[in-house]
Amino acid sequence: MALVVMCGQPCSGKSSAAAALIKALEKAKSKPVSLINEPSLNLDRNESFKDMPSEKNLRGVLRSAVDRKSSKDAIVIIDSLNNIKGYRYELWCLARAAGILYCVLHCDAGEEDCRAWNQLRQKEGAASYEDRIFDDLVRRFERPDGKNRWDSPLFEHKSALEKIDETSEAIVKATAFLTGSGVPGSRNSGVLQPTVATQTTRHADTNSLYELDRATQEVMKILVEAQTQGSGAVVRKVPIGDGIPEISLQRSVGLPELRRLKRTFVKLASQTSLSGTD
Ligand SMILES: Nc1ncnc2c1ncn2[C@@H]1O[C@H](COP(=O)(O)OP(=O)(O)OP(=O)(O)O)[C@@H](O)[C@H]1O
Repeated sequence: MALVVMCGQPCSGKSSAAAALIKALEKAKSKPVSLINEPSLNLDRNESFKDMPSEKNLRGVLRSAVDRKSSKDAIVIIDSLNNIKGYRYELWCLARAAGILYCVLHCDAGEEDCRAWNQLRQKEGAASYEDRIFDDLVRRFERPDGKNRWDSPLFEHKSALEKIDETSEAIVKATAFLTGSGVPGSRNSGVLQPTVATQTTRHADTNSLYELDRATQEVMKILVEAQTQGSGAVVRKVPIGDGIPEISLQRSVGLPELRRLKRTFVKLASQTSLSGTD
Protein backbone atom coordinates (compact mmCIF):
# COMPACT_ATOMS: atom_id res chain seq x y z
CA MET A 1 0.00 0.00 0.00
CA ALA A 2 2.75 2.42 0.97
CA LEU A 3 6.39 2.81 1.86
CA VAL A 4 7.38 5.58 4.26
CA VAL A 5 11.09 6.38 4.38
CA MET A 6 12.24 8.10 7.59
CA CYS A 7 15.26 10.25 7.02
CA GLY A 8 17.50 12.38 9.20
CA GLN A 9 20.76 12.78 11.04
CA PRO A 10 21.58 10.33 13.83
CA CYS A 11 19.49 11.11 16.91
CA SER A 12 17.32 13.63 15.08
CA GLY A 13 14.02 12.20 16.33
CA LYS A 14 13.20 9.70 13.55
CA SER A 15 11.98 6.94 15.83
CA SER A 16 9.83 9.39 17.77
CA ALA A 17 8.37 10.62 14.48
CA ALA A 18 7.76 7.06 13.28
CA ALA A 19 5.96 6.27 16.54
CA ALA A 20 3.81 9.40 16.18
CA LEU A 21 2.95 8.46 12.60
CA ILE A 22 1.95 4.95 13.63
CA LYS A 23 -0.35 6.38 16.30
CA ALA A 24 -1.92 8.81 13.82
CA LEU A 25 -2.42 6.06 11.26
CA GLU A 26 -4.03 3.81 13.86
CA LYS A 27 -6.43 6.61 14.76
CA ALA A 28 -7.23 7.09 11.08
CA LYS A 29 -7.92 3.33 10.82
CA SER A 30 -5.40 2.88 8.04
CA LYS A 31 -4.10 -0.43 6.70
CA PRO A 32 -1.79 -2.32 9.11
CA VAL A 33 1.62 -0.75 9.67
CA SER A 34 4.96 -2.60 9.69
CA LEU A 35 7.94 -0.89 11.27
CA ILE A 36 11.37 -1.89 10.00
CA ASN A 37 14.41 -0.64 11.92
CA GLU A 38 17.72 -1.94 13.21
CA PRO A 39 16.39 -3.28 16.55
CA SER A 40 13.57 -5.19 14.80
CA LEU A 41 16.25 -7.02 12.80
CA ASN A 42 18.47 -7.52 15.87
CA LEU A 43 21.15 -5.23 14.45
CA ASP A 44 23.44 -3.22 16.68
CA ARG A 45 23.75 0.39 15.48
CA ASN A 46 27.43 0.95 16.25
CA GLU A 47 28.35 -2.43 14.78
CA SER A 48 26.29 -1.70 11.66
CA PHE A 49 27.92 1.66 11.01
CA LYS A 50 31.47 0.81 12.10
CA ASP A 51 32.81 0.60 8.52
CA MET A 52 31.67 0.62 4.89
CA PRO A 53 31.16 -3.18 4.44
CA SER A 54 29.02 -3.35 7.61
CA GLU A 55 27.01 -0.31 6.52
CA LYS A 56 26.48 -1.78 3.06
CA ASN A 57 25.34 -5.00 4.67
CA LEU A 58 22.92 -3.11 6.92
CA ARG A 59 21.38 -1.34 3.94
CA GLY A 60 21.02 -4.67 2.11
CA VAL A 61 19.30 -6.30 5.11
CA LEU A 62 16.91 -3.35 5.56
CA ARG A 63 16.16 -3.23 1.83
CA SER A 64 15.35 -6.97 1.75
CA ALA A 65 13.03 -6.56 4.72
CA VAL A 66 11.25 -3.68 2.96
CA ASP A 67 10.99 -5.74 -0.20
CA ARG A 68 9.48 -8.70 1.69
CA LYS A 69 6.94 -6.59 3.57
CA SER A 70 5.89 -4.18 0.82
CA SER A 71 2.41 -5.02 -0.37
CA LYS A 72 -0.84 -3.42 -1.41
CA ASP A 73 -2.26 -4.24 2.04
CA ALA A 74 0.26 -2.69 4.40
CA ILE A 75 2.08 0.51 5.20
CA VAL A 76 5.77 -0.14 5.71
CA ILE A 77 7.86 2.40 7.61
CA ILE A 78 11.62 2.11 7.29
CA ASP A 79 13.03 3.84 10.35
CA SER A 80 16.73 4.15 9.74
CA LEU A 81 19.06 7.00 8.76
CA ASN A 82 18.34 6.54 5.03
CA ASN A 83 20.95 9.23 4.66
CA ILE A 84 22.31 8.32 1.21
CA LYS A 85 20.50 9.68 -1.84
CA GLY A 86 21.26 6.60 -3.95
CA TYR A 87 19.79 4.37 -1.26
CA ARG A 88 16.56 6.36 -1.12
CA TYR A 89 16.42 6.00 -4.89
CA GLU A 90 16.68 2.21 -4.50
CA LEU A 91 13.83 2.25 -1.97
CA TRP A 92 11.75 4.39 -4.34
CA CYS A 93 12.39 1.79 -7.09
CA LEU A 94 11.14 -0.95 -4.75
CA ALA A 95 7.96 1.03 -4.12
CA ARG A 96 7.49 1.60 -7.83
CA ALA A 97 8.03 -2.09 -8.62
CA ALA A 98 5.39 -2.94 -5.98
CA GLY A 99 3.00 -0.29 -7.35
CA ILE A 100 2.48 1.40 -3.96
CA LEU A 101 2.53 4.90 -2.44
CA TYR A 102 5.84 6.37 -1.37
CA CYS A 103 6.88 9.31 0.78
CA VAL A 104 9.79 10.61 2.85
CA LEU A 105 9.49 11.96 6.38
CA HIS A 106 12.51 14.09 7.23
CA CYS A 107 13.40 14.97 10.82
CA ASP A 108 15.29 18.14 10.23
CA ALA A 109 17.59 18.89 13.16
CA GLY A 110 20.89 20.72 13.38
CA GLU A 111 24.09 18.84 14.10
CA GLU A 112 24.52 20.41 17.53
CA ASP A 113 21.03 19.44 18.72
CA CYS A 114 21.51 15.87 17.49
CA ARG A 115 24.91 15.72 19.20
CA ALA A 116 23.41 16.97 22.48
CA TRP A 117 20.59 14.39 22.29
CA ASN A 118 23.10 11.64 21.54
CA GLN A 119 25.27 12.70 24.50
CA LEU A 120 22.24 12.68 26.73
CA ARG A 121 21.53 9.12 25.69
CA GLN A 122 25.18 8.19 26.31
CA LYS A 123 24.91 9.63 29.84
CA GLU A 124 21.66 7.79 30.49
CA GLY A 125 23.21 4.54 29.26
CA ALA A 126 20.59 4.29 26.54
CA ALA A 127 21.32 3.08 22.99
CA SER A 128 23.53 5.77 21.44
CA TYR A 129 26.18 6.33 18.79
CA GLU A 130 29.89 6.28 19.53
CA ASP A 131 31.34 9.77 18.89
CA ARG A 132 33.50 8.63 15.95
CA ILE A 133 30.50 7.03 14.23
CA PHE A 134 28.23 9.97 14.99
CA ASP A 135 30.72 12.45 13.42
CA ASP A 136 31.15 10.31 10.33
CA LEU A 137 27.39 9.93 9.81
CA VAL A 138 26.71 13.63 10.27
CA ARG A 139 29.37 14.47 7.68
CA ARG A 140 27.95 12.07 5.09
CA PHE A 141 24.28 13.01 5.41
CA GLU A 142 22.66 13.74 2.03
CA ARG A 143 19.71 15.99 2.74
CA PRO A 144 16.46 15.06 0.98
CA ASP A 145 15.18 17.40 -1.69
CA GLY A 146 11.48 17.29 -2.57
CA LYS A 147 12.33 18.04 -6.20
CA ASN A 148 13.74 14.52 -6.56
CA ARG A 149 11.25 11.75 -7.33
CA TRP A 150 12.80 9.59 -4.61
CA ASP A 151 12.38 12.33 -1.97
CA SER A 152 8.82 13.21 -2.89
CA PRO A 153 6.39 13.88 -1.38
CA LEU A 154 8.62 15.17 1.39
CA PHE A 155 7.22 15.88 4.86
CA GLU A 156 9.57 17.83 7.12
CA HIS A 157 9.57 18.20 10.86
CA LYS A 158 11.88 20.68 12.58
CA SER A 159 12.84 18.52 15.54
CA ALA A 160 14.51 21.29 17.58
CA LEU A 161 11.46 23.54 17.49
CA GLU A 162 8.82 21.06 18.51
CA LYS A 163 8.66 17.57 20.06
CA ILE A 164 6.80 15.41 17.62
CA ASP A 165 3.40 13.82 18.18
CA GLU A 166 0.26 12.91 16.16
CA THR A 167 -0.77 16.55 15.94
CA SER A 168 2.51 17.80 14.42
CA GLU A 169 2.01 19.25 10.96
CA ALA A 170 4.33 16.80 9.19
CA ILE A 171 2.51 13.84 10.76
CA VAL A 172 -0.94 15.20 9.94
CA LYS A 173 0.08 15.78 6.31
CA ALA A 174 1.78 12.39 5.96
CA THR A 175 -1.27 10.66 7.43
CA ALA A 176 -3.58 12.46 5.00
CA PHE A 177 -1.36 11.38 2.12
CA LEU A 178 -1.20 7.76 3.27
CA THR A 179 -4.89 7.47 3.92
CA GLY A 180 -5.91 8.74 0.54
CA SER A 181 -6.08 12.51 0.37
CA GLY A 182 -2.87 12.80 -1.66
CA VAL A 183 -0.58 15.76 -1.82
CA PRO A 184 -1.41 17.95 -4.79
CA GLY A 185 1.59 19.37 -6.59
CA SER A 186 4.09 16.84 -5.28
CA ARG A 187 5.99 14.71 -7.77
CA ASN A 188 4.37 11.54 -6.45
CA SER A 189 0.87 12.38 -5.50
CA GLY A 190 -0.37 8.89 -6.15
CA VAL A 191 0.48 5.22 -6.35
CA LEU A 192 3.72 4.60 -8.22
CA GLN A 193 3.31 2.66 -11.44
CA PRO A 194 5.70 -0.20 -12.15
CA THR A 195 7.54 -0.03 -15.48
CA VAL A 196 9.00 -2.91 -17.48
CA ALA A 197 12.40 -2.06 -16.00
CA THR A 198 11.23 -2.14 -12.37
CA GLN A 199 8.85 -5.08 -12.60
CA THR A 200 10.30 -8.20 -11.07
CA THR A 201 10.37 -11.06 -13.53
CA ARG A 202 8.00 -13.81 -12.61
CA HIS A 203 9.46 -17.14 -13.58
CA ALA A 204 7.57 -20.18 -14.76
CA ASP A 205 7.12 -22.98 -12.27
CA THR A 206 9.70 -25.75 -12.36
CA ASN A 207 7.38 -28.29 -13.95
CA SER A 208 6.38 -26.12 -16.90
CA LEU A 209 10.01 -25.22 -17.39
CA TYR A 210 10.98 -28.89 -17.43
CA GLU A 211 8.26 -29.66 -20.01
CA LEU A 212 9.33 -26.73 -22.17
CA ASP A 213 12.96 -27.81 -22.02
CA ARG A 214 12.11 -31.40 -22.91
CA ALA A 215 9.89 -30.41 -25.86
CA THR A 216 12.56 -28.03 -27.20
CA GLN A 217 15.18 -30.76 -26.86
CA GLU A 218 12.91 -33.10 -28.86
CA VAL A 219 12.54 -30.52 -31.67
CA MET A 220 16.30 -30.05 -31.72
CA LYS A 221 16.84 -33.80 -32.03
CA ILE A 222 14.41 -34.03 -34.98
CA LEU A 223 16.15 -31.12 -36.73
CA VAL A 224 19.60 -32.67 -36.27
CA GLU A 225 18.39 -36.07 -37.53
CA ALA A 226 16.64 -34.53 -40.56
CA GLN A 227 19.79 -32.62 -41.52
CA THR A 228 21.98 -35.71 -41.03
CA GLN A 229 19.70 -37.69 -43.33
CA GLY A 230 19.85 -34.88 -45.88
CA SER A 231 23.60 -35.64 -46.17
CA GLY A 232 24.79 -32.04 -46.24
CA ALA A 233 22.07 -30.66 -48.54
CA VAL A 234 19.77 -27.97 -47.05
CA VAL A 235 16.62 -29.61 -45.75
CA ARG A 236 13.85 -27.08 -46.44
CA LYS A 237 10.92 -28.54 -44.50
CA VAL A 238 11.12 -30.63 -41.33
CA PRO A 239 7.91 -32.22 -39.99
CA ILE A 240 7.75 -32.16 -36.18
CA GLY A 241 4.61 -34.12 -35.43
CA ASP A 242 0.89 -34.43 -36.11
CA GLY A 243 -0.99 -31.13 -35.95
CA ILE A 244 2.23 -29.12 -35.55
CA PRO A 245 3.41 -26.86 -38.42
CA GLU A 246 6.55 -28.00 -40.23
CA ILE A 247 9.77 -26.10 -39.52
CA SER A 248 11.16 -24.21 -42.54
CA LEU A 249 14.93 -23.99 -42.83
CA GLN A 250 16.68 -21.54 -45.16
CA ARG A 251 20.12 -22.98 -44.42
CA SER A 252 21.83 -25.72 -42.46
CA VAL A 253 21.85 -25.11 -38.71
CA GLY A 254 24.55 -26.90 -36.74
CA LEU A 255 24.24 -28.37 -33.25
CA PRO A 256 26.09 -25.54 -31.40
CA GLU A 257 23.78 -22.93 -32.96
CA LEU A 258 20.70 -25.02 -32.16
CA ARG A 259 21.83 -25.32 -28.54
CA ARG A 260 22.30 -21.57 -28.34
CA LEU A 261 18.89 -20.90 -29.86
CA LYS A 262 17.31 -23.40 -27.50
CA ARG A 263 18.83 -21.70 -24.44
CA THR A 264 17.63 -18.29 -25.57
CA PHE A 265 14.16 -19.57 -26.41
CA VAL A 266 13.68 -21.36 -23.08
CA LYS A 267 14.89 -18.32 -21.17
CA LEU A 268 12.59 -15.91 -22.97
CA ALA A 269 9.60 -18.23 -22.89
CA SER A 270 10.02 -18.91 -19.17
CA GLN A 271 10.05 -15.17 -18.44
CA THR A 272 7.03 -14.30 -20.50
CA SER A 273 4.50 -16.75 -21.84
CA LEU A 274 4.64 -19.25 -18.98
CA SER A 275 4.56 -16.62 -16.25
CA GLY A 276 1.26 -15.17 -17.37
CA THR A 277 0.23 -11.63 -16.54
CA ASP A 278 -1.29 -10.01 -13.47
N1 LIG B 1 12.41 18.06 19.95
C1 LIG B 1 13.11 17.38 20.85
N2 LIG B 1 13.33 17.85 22.06
C2 LIG B 1 14.04 17.17 22.97
N3 LIG B 1 14.62 15.98 22.74
C3 LIG B 1 14.43 15.44 21.55
C4 LIG B 1 13.69 16.08 20.52
N4 LIG B 1 13.69 15.29 19.42
C5 LIG B 1 14.41 14.19 19.76
N5 LIG B 1 14.86 14.29 21.03
C6 LIG B 1 15.67 13.32 21.76
O1 LIG B 1 16.60 12.79 20.86
C7 LIG B 1 16.81 11.41 21.14
C8 LIG B 1 16.68 10.62 19.87
O2 LIG B 1 15.33 10.47 19.51
P1 LIG B 1 14.94 9.34 18.50
O3 LIG B 1 15.32 7.99 19.02
O4 LIG B 1 13.52 9.55 18.12
O5 LIG B 1 15.91 9.74 17.31
P2 LIG B 1 16.39 8.85 16.09
O6 LIG B 1 16.69 9.82 15.00
O7 LIG B 1 15.43 7.77 15.81
O8 LIG B 1 17.71 8.24 16.64
P3 LIG B 1 18.57 7.10 15.93
O9 LIG B 1 19.41 7.82 14.92
O10 LIG B 1 19.36 6.57 17.08
O11 LIG B 1 17.64 6.13 15.34
C9 LIG B 1 15.80 10.99 22.18
O12 LIG B 1 16.48 10.76 23.38
C10 LIG B 1 14.84 12.16 22.26
O13 LIG B 1 14.41 12.40 23.55
